[in-house]
Amino acid sequence: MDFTKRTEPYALFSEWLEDAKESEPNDPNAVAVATVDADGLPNVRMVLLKGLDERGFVFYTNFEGTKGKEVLGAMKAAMCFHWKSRRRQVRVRGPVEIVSDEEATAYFNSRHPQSRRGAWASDQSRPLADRETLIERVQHFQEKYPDDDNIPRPPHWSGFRILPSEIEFWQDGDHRLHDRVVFTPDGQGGWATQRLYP
Ligand SMILES: Cc1cc2nc3c(=O)[nH]c(=O)nc-3n(C[C@H](O)[C@H](O)[C@H](O)COP(=O)(O)O)c2cc1C
Ligand code: PXP
Repeated sequence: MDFTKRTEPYALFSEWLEDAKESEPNDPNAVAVATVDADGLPNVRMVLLKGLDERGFVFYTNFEGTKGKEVLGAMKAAMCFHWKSRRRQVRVRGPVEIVSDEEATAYFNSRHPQSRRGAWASDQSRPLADRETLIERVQHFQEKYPDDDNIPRPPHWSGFRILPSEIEFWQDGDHRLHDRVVFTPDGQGGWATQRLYP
């Protein structure tokens, strides 16, 4: 079916993500996340989408790093997926909420033990003298939390959920005559859609 005729964005997004899993060499869930700093200067970096339901789009990070502080400062963010193999783009923007402690802990516990220790070891986005310092810090948390099944989630490590005020789907067309459709909440629990010029 022509995606520009769809009336609900999450099923469409899930289908496009499944398509991407078949053709992207790695990280089909990779997505650029844009934030602004206190001066309104934009910032952008990749994360991995780790949660998706009808509330929104979830990623996990250190809340004391640059992106964590910028999201917490504005409580707004935007995302851009680009699946080159499919010639597709999806953009998401909106206010942000912090996932529940239960949700964050459940996701944290699903990560590799060394990634869990790494979350303790990394003062994300802050200056690091040399790689040895990082390795020593990982070793420190290896000794502190030797049991793979008992590594607590750091209090500064959690997830953000973008609650979309807009979700835009883009599919490449011949000679730059692309198809674009943007979904916005209709205020009654459903979605309004609008086709846009490419
Ligand atoms: C494909 C890819 C996925 C990434 N996923 C995450 C992620 O889910 N969470 C995260 O904190 N950093 C992730 N990173 C690292 C970030 O891009 C970034 O370097 C780091 O979070 C620090 O960003 P900040 O200084 O803006 O906070 C990823 C990097 C790449 C290239
Ligand atoms: N945190 C950091 C620092 C990452 O680099 C990544 C992925 O590159 C992630 C979190 C998300 O992936 P995972 O939770 O699978 O490690």
